[in-house]
Amino acid sequence: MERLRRTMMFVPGNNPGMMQDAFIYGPDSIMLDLEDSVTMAEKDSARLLVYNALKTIDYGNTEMVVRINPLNTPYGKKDIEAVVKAGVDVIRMPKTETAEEVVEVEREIEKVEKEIGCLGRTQIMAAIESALGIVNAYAIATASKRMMGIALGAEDYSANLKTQRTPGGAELLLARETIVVAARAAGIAALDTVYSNLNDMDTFRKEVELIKTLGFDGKSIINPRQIEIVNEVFTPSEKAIEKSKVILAAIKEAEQRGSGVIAVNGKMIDRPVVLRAQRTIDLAIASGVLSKEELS
Ligand SMILES: CC(=O)SCCNC(=O)CCNC(=O)[C@H](O)C(C)(C)COP(=O)(O)OP(=O)(O)OC[C@H]1O[C@@H](n2cnc3c(N)ncnc32)[C@H](O)[C@@H]1OP(=O)(O)O
Ligand SMILES: O=C([O-])CC(=O)C(=O)O
Ligand SMILES: [Mg+2]
Repeated sequence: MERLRRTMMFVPGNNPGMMQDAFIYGPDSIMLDLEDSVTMAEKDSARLLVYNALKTIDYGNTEMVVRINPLNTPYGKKDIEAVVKAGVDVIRMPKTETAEEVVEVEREIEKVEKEIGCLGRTQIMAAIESALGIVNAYAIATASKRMMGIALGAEDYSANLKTQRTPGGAELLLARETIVVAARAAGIAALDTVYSNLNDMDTFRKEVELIKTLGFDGKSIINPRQIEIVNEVFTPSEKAIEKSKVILAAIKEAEQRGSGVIAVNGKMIDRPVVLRAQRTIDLAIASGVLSKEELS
């Protein structure tokens, strides 16, 4: 079953206290950051802190991601070497604009993996944060077999677009839809960007509802207080689960009778409806609100 990625929580790589406690809040993925939350002066010490955190803190089954600095900075290569050696699950590339950048990162990862004997272990995800990146989204999404997802970085993206973020997010619509379509075409995950106003949880919830409707798997977040809202929006309701169960049971019975199309309560049930029902059930099981036993 697909891994749940409703919440991918940024944790500044220069903050040992937050790195120690991040796991307690229960995000689906933890993203230790070496890029924009760390000043130039702290890049080397943060890299060492992140290395030690990955090596020594028990993060259980939480997916561990590190956002590295780009390879065209003095830090990128060193970041890759340190985090691959520490056994990170996923390297998140910031400000990705071309497929070639992904290939370069893959090459660096491979060098380190060969050296320590774990070829193929590290996955890559790319954050797209510019107009050029959006234009190249599908090429980026398919640039490496290690690619597990693409994400929007809307703070940098809206600056690059010469606009600013608004509560309704009209300025991000094309980028969001492009990312979801590219990710789905490539068969990988789509993650939405951060929302940074922690005093406006209502707008945050509306944004989460919007990105769920657009098809995203989840959202990058900056604070543990955002987790519950994302989980509430992404976890299927009891009503949706019951409806999906009825649909799956009805289609199973119809198939046994040799028919592919049936009606439940007067509504046609065909393959897309069944696929959506199955996705609801998978999400419910992954979210822990439904057990496999309850299905049989
Ligand atoms: C555009 C970009 O690139 S965004 C990505 C880079 N930015 C980041 O990584 C920022 C991550 N977030 C943060 O640093 C913080 O959430 C801030 C600075 C925004 C707000 O911090 P606070 O004012 O302390 O938030 P708040 O009062 O809600 O914190 C509650 C608790 O959660 C902890 N916490 C807050 N954010 C995080 C986090 N991202 N990870 C882990 N723990 C966190 C706090 O340390 C605090 O713990 P305590 O109760 O033990 O003291
Ligand atoms: O990737 C993110 O959501 C955060 C980020 O860097 C941006 O918005 O520029
Ligand atoms: Mg950014």
